[in-house]
Amino acid sequence: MKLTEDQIISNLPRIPDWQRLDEKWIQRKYKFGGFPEAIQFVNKVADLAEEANHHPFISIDYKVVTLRMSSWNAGGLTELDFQLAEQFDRAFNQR
Ligand SMILES: C[C@H](O)[C@H](O)[C@H]1CNC2=NC(N)=NC(=O)C2=N1
Repeated sequence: MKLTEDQIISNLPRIPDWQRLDEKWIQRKYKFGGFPEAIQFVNKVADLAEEANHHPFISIDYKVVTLRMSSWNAGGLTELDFQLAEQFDRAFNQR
């Protein structure tokens, strides 16, 4: 279910390194020491996304991986977007 604006604002502190792009999108850039590390992270993201059946837009620019989340089914941000963002951050921190 799509979150209200108030719900979005109160959930943003869960993912302090993510940026609110607009009404429907949150984004984070992850920087790595090299391309192989970036790809390893993308593979982990892919596993988590597939497990949850919730998939980020992924862009890979050499050592920088950008993830963008939204729930197009719901037409905006949902709890699942925040849950996945937290899981991606955890995977990044546990490398
Ligand atoms: C049919 C399938 O369940 C949907 O397309 C899922 C797949 N992954 C998804 N991922 C994201 N981020 N948002 C969605 O709305 C979404 N919908």
